[in-house]
Amino acid sequence: MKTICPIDSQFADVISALLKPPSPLEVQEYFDQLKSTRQCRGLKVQQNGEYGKGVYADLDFEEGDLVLKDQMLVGAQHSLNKIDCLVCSFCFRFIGSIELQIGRKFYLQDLGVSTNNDWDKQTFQHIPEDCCQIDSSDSEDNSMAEDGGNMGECASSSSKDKIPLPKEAVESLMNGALVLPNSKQFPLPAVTSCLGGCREAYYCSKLCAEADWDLFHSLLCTGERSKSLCKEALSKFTQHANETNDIFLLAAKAISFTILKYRKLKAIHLEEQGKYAIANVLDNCDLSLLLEAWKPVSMGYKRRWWDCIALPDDVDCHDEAAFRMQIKELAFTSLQLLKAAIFDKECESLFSLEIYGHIIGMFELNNLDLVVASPVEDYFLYIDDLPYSEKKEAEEVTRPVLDALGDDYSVCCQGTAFFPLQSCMNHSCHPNAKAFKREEDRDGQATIIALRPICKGEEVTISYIDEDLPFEERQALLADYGFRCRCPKCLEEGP
Ligand SMILES: C[S@@+](CC[C@H](N)C(=O)[O-])C[C@H]1O[C@@H](n2cnc3c(N)ncnc32)[C@H](O)[C@@H]1O
Repeated sequence: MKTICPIDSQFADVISALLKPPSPLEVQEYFDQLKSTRQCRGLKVQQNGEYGKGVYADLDFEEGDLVLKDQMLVGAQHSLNKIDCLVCSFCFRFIGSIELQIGRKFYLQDLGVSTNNDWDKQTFQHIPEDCCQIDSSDSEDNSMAEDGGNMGECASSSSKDKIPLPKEAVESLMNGALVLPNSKQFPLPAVTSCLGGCREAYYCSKLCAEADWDLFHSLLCTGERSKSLCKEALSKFTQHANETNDIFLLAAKAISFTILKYRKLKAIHLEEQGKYAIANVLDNCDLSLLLEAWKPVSMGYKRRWWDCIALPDDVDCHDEAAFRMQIKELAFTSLQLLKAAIFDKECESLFSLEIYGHIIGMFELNNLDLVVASPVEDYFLYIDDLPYSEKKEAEEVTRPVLDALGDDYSVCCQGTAFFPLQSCMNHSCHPNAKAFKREEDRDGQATIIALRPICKGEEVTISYIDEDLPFEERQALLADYGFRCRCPKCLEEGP
């Protein structure tokens, strides 16, 4: 495949240093340190001869035990899901109030966002600030599937026979004038605005707003305090990602994270060296600092996106080369838009197509579905369960709202995320653990639970697919991850 990105050849040495697989010792040290920051007892990450890294039990687990709660390195809510759920842009907790969640969704639907797929940030900038109850004060697909748990079902009309709420009712829900019965039993954190002044990212607390700003958002914000080179270019990049593949948004976060970390490390380094060194090192990339900043990404298993993506059913195998070239060109277009928005001379190698392709490939091969259950669903289930007379009284107010929502009352927060420790877990069609959100897991962290007793020393495996599917279908789905499964179940069922 021909080269289309000049940075690939200009920075070939730096790129190969960035993409060099970490040594077993580096892996061990990195994950030992990471484990100390997670709810994770008795696990170790080890190089597994056949499949790269794997996660092993370091003590015995019982069925149902929590094996791991992993924080994401990067994650994003799916674009269209942003209409349904207002969540913290950093930890993905639902925010605002039950009324705001519902009112905002109707408001955006009225603007035609979901009906004509006409998604863009402008739509969100039209939300009147006083309708949003914004508290800016100091107050507090190819992804592996995550089970959301069984949230039950609530009687509601189907999407087809939704009865729209009057405009005034929508406004009252948004500005707090209409308080739904018993909604106070489902309190949500107040909405905190973005530190950069954009009206696209919202948070559950100042802590999350600051963490997001420091790690990613200061470069990717379109507000007046953004550190991006060109906000217009940033908007174009986001629009392109929303229209093509929102995994590009995650790749932008990974690059932004590395640049910001590099700048911090460089500032510390310069301070340590003393002022006289500044003239010599300014604008020169310090490779050891770049490698340090890149380390969290370097640890993920990765291949180039256009090489590892499985050939879709509707593409003839004779057209495979053309298909892969198309994917590569799509990534290049996205990368050029990102480069115009957040380019950094010292980190130029990060804007090579080779690096961009590997970051996207890493997400394709490792990401887990991001799922957070909706408090709006909980609220309507609660009303449904009230004693008859209380329920009847409450439903005089809630029934029109539920009728307007239709089946949409239960939409949960959905997205995709890369979890450093969970992503080291290999697949089995007879897994001993699974990603499963319990009642108390109300944010974007990944929760891994033991499906059966796991003995010390045993590998912890999850299933990347529905393991109850027939053998051939399982293998076809696993082709997306670049391997044929040879677990005991597949060896028994295979030809
Ligand atoms: C999510 S990562 C798992 C961790 C990975 N082994 C590593 O080194 O980081 C997924 C990749 O691991 C490998 N893998 C996972 N389970 C496997 C299995 N049962 N058989 C063969 N390869 C597997 C495949 O290369 C797959 O694309």
